Amino acid sequence: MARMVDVEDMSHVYVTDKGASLAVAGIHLSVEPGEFVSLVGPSGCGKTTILSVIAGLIQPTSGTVRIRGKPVNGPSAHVGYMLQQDYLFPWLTIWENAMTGLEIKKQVTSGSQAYVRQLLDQMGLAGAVNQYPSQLSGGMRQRAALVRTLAAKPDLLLLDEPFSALDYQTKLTLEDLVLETLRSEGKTAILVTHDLSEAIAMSDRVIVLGRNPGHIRRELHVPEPIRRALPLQAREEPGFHRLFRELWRELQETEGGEVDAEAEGR
Ligand SMILES: Nc1ncnc2c1ncn2[C@@H]1O[C@H](COP(=O)(O)OP(=O)(O)OP(=O)(O)O)[C@@H](O)[C@H]1O
Repeated sequence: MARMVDVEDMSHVYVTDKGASLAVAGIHLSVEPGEFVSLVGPSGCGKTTILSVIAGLIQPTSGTVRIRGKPVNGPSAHVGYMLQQDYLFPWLTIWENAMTGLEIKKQVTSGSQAYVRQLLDQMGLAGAVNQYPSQLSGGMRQRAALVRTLAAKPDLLLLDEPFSALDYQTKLTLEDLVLETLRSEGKTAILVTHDLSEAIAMSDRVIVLGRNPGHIRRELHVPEPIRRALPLQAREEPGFHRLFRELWRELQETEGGEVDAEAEGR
């Protein structure tokens, strides 16, 4: 079976009126179907740039990017993108928001409606379908945004700090819920996060980036008991804190390693 994501020797240069700047260089990244991979690193090391290139939102300056063996030429229905902000339409109900992608693609069928209903149920939103985003908490809105992303049945999910605007308790609850859903659906995911504890608890593999220009410094495989558990439980597993410290040290060594300081020692 083809790899889900194959990035080979990719670099990206941003050109602005102030000149050209090399954001990332020499990026090699492969992700297998069903794998959950996190990208961590100091601010400006190119995490969002890498996700945007994989999503087909920006073209790499050099190198190749393939999804399921096919070169990426632009945004694809096989790839879902979820951001820190939920971007729900305030004038639509949660149900209407969840259905927008399918409406635009004219894929509203009784089957797709049933699938969205099942996802809303799984995300604990069955009672909120007729409510508007402003009537919901931040965590509920992020869950609704995830349902909308999953409704299109993407094979690959790109998650750019989707939990960072939430309070700590909501974030922990949502991590479990999201990972459980993605696992049951057999999805592949790449998560960008500043929270090392979240990266370890959610992932099969954590990729540490450095900057100037953005490059991959190291890759850590999360061992079996931690990897199998859901995030809340994973934090209790032996070996979790050792891995945390290893990642922390790695990031401290990167120039200006700014990581979520409150995450230290969790
Ligand atoms: N649209 C753009 N135009 C010019 N430069 C950009 C643009 N987007 C990002 N950059 C630059 O590219 C580099 C990588 O940025 P990117 O946003 O990918 O990093 P990041 O690791 O996601 O950062 P953060 O953790 O702060 O979100 C940075 O130096 C940034 O200033």
